Amino acid sequence: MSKVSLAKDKIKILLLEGVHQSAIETLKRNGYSNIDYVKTSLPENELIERISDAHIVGIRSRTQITDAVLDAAQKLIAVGCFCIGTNQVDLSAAKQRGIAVFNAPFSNTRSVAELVLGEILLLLRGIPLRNAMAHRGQWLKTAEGSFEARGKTLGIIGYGHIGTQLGIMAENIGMTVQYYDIEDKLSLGNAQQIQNLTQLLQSSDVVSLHVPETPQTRNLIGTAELAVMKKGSILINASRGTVVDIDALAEALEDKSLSGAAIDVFPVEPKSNDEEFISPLRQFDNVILTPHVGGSTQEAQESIGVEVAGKLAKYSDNGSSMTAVNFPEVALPELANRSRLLHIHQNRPGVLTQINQAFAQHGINIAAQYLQTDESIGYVVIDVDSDHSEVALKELSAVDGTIRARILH
Ligand SMILES: NC(=O)C1=CN([C@@H]2O[C@H](COP(=O)(O)OP(=O)(O)OC[C@H]3O[C@@H](n4cnc5c(N)ncnc54)[C@H](O)[C@@H]3O)[C@@H](O)[C@H]2O)C=CC1
Ligand SMILES: O=C(O)CCC(=O)C(=O)O
Repeated sequence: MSKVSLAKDKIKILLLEGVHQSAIETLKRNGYSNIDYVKTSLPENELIERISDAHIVGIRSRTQITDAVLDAAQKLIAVGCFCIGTNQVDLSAAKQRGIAVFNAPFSNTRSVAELVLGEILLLLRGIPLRNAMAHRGQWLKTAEGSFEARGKTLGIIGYGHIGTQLGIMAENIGMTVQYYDIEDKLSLGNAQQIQNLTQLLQSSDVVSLHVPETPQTRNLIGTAELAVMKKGSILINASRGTVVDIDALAEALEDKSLSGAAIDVFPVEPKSNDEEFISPLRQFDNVILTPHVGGSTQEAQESIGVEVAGKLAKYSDNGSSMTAVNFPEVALPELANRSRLLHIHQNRPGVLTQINQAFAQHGINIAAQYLQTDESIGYVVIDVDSDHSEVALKELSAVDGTIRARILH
């Protein structure tokens, strides 16, 4: 990668998965015009080719930014995830290469909560089954297996941005809300935190999952958990496909211990809209299957486009890494009449001392210095007089443990 930032029109931005046009507009408004826009995700071999000259890449949840992809992305400075989840990016491999990763932590949360609320109402009434039958010319006019949401208990697993909004909306239609979270949380409305997952599963009419993908949430709901759920209850998963053991769920639907489910995310999802969706759940009329569209509304996508593109432009413009998910967060003022240098290094004792000593030896006056570290890397931003920038860069590049050093401007 270049050690001196390029003119903005030379900074190549690869945007994948049809991110909203608002991202392009935001980047252009900030002076970035060299944008390669692709409507789909790319298979690894093609991605490796396309990313090799990109400085910034924007993705959604399908694109896998693996160690191998990062190896090929020698010019890359930042990844923008135009979504909440960042599990599709090897975050620590990116960090070790000095690549900052950004996301949009809130913008689509309302959309997910609204979809789930709708699914709760439809599933409690048995509408998916009646709908499927009507499409086949069958008429199932009966109140059997059809219930109001009022008075039913919703168990939310993962009481974060989505879980809390869902809880509030569910209470507004008369549901009792309880939740399980590994953290102690502030309960909104009349929601009650339950300390034990089994207890929540045993006492909920509807269970909805809103946890991130982590090693701990893999198969969080499997055979044993499904077995303790209330007979005839409903399971909803709009979090990540790894959280539910789909074969175990298919068995629970087969033996009718659950009355229905709504699943938006799958262990393996088609890479494009042209690929067939394969799942053992396709056979069940009482299951709502959606193609990972929980956050796919115009409102959410437009606002995600503005938010993530804005963060990428800011990082590229002035080095601000605020809200990066894998990187020390440094908030920076605008810079006038000086040069700004960025230095990303292994977090080991003495790095800053080395930098300051080297600068002192060369009579480089540090106008401002900003440092943040995490357990493995440090990110220091240094403003110096412009006529010292080249020598400062040389000194920074020679510091032990340097991952990246460059002149921003
Ligand atoms: N279907 C879709 O299109 C979308 C799916 N998502 C997924 O939804 C997930 C949740 O989103 P937010 O509510 O915004 O995240 P959040 O980070 O605000 O909340 C997640 C909550 O889960 C809790 N948690 C973590 N591990 C847990 C565990 N093992 N057991 C119980 N609780 C646990 C956390 O403490 C936190 O309170 C995202 O990570 C993403 O994977 C997000 C947006 C759209
Ligand atoms: O919109 C997408 O591609 C994925 C949405 C999602 O799952 C997320 O925001 O984590």
